[in-house]
Parts: sequence; C-alpha cells; structure tokens
Amino acid sequence: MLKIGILGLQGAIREHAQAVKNCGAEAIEVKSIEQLDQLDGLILPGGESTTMRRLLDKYNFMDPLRAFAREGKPIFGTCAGLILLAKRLTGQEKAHLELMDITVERNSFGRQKESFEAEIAIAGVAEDKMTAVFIRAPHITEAGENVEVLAKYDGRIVAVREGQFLGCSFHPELTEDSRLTAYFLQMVEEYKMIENKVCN
Ligand SMILES: NC(=O)CC[C@H](N)C(=O)O
Repeated sequence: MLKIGILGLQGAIREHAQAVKNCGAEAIEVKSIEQLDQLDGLILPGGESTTMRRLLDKYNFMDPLRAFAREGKPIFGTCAGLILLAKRLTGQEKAHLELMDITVERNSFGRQKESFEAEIAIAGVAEDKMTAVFIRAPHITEAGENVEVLAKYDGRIVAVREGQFLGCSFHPELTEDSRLTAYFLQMVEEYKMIENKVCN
C-alpha cells in the first residue's frame, strides 16, 4: 500500500488524510522529519503559508523537504501548500521551498470572493468539471516552460503539474470528489515504478 504523508504542522490535515484513505492508500500525519523516510509521496495542505513556514523552520523541515524532492518523490501542494512549493511569490523577496517553476500571488480573488466554490475542468483529472473550493486562494501568475497548466478559473491558472510536483489553488480535500487526490496517487505509483527499475 502506498504511504502518503500529510504535513501535519498546521492546516487542513484530517480532510486530506481521509481523501487519501478513500483512494486506498495509507495516510500518515507528518510531525517530524524522521517520518519523511517512510513516505512514497507527500501532501502540503492548505492553511496559512506564513504560519506554516514559521513551523517548518522551527522543526527544521526545510532542508529535509528539499532532499525529499531531490530523491524524485512526488509532492502535492494545495493552497498554502502551493505557495510553499513556488519558486517565486509576487511582492515577496524570498519564496519558501522553491521547488516549482511558478510565480504565485497570494489572496488573489478579492474580498467578496474570499471563499467560494466553482465548477472547473481539470486536464487529465476532471474534463467534465468538478467542484473546487477556494478559501483566500492564491493563483499562479506565471508558469515555466516545463509546467503543465491543468486548470484555469476566471482566466487565472489554478492547477499545475511539473514532473513530480502537483499544485492547486483550491482545497480538493473539502469535497467528496477525490479525483485530484487519486491523480496524485497515480503520480506516486509511477514514481515508485521508476525507482524500482533504477534499483533492480
Ligand atoms: N486556504 C489557504 O490555504 C489560504 C492560503 C493563505 N491565504 C496563505 O497565504 O497562506
């Protein structure tokens, strides 16, 4: 069974764990860096990216997370998690993990739309549209040449993939529709196959 970690420092942790279990994998709430070794893939949940960054520093997660990525292991960032993955943040000098070749703007859907649901199509995941829950959501203003744009809302990029990394502006764990989580687990499965080939 695939072992999927959910970074458990702050944010929507339990809902992601449930979505992972619904898709038939084991969900592990990650609270210390020692737990990273046993994982096949990792989810960075939504929450508040500044708070999350403070906790990542406090518990010395930054370098181990970058090492996890260097091993080629898949990471899925949702909302605040997407902000953590970005190489560039609008209006901020320093980004966080700097793993995905994207520029992200925080809180970009205006006041009246602080929290809303929308029906969006996601390439390779939900061509027929699915409900996406946006909560003080960021969006992607620039995507590098190796980044695949999977979804847009209101002309703005809200879901992307770059090789082993997947990111979205919304909260896929807050609806019953687990298709995006299932897509991520498929990425993890593919990574495992590649890893086994290299080892054998
Ligand atoms: N729902 C979310 O994760 C919101 C992200 C939040 N606005 C931030 O900047 O971190």
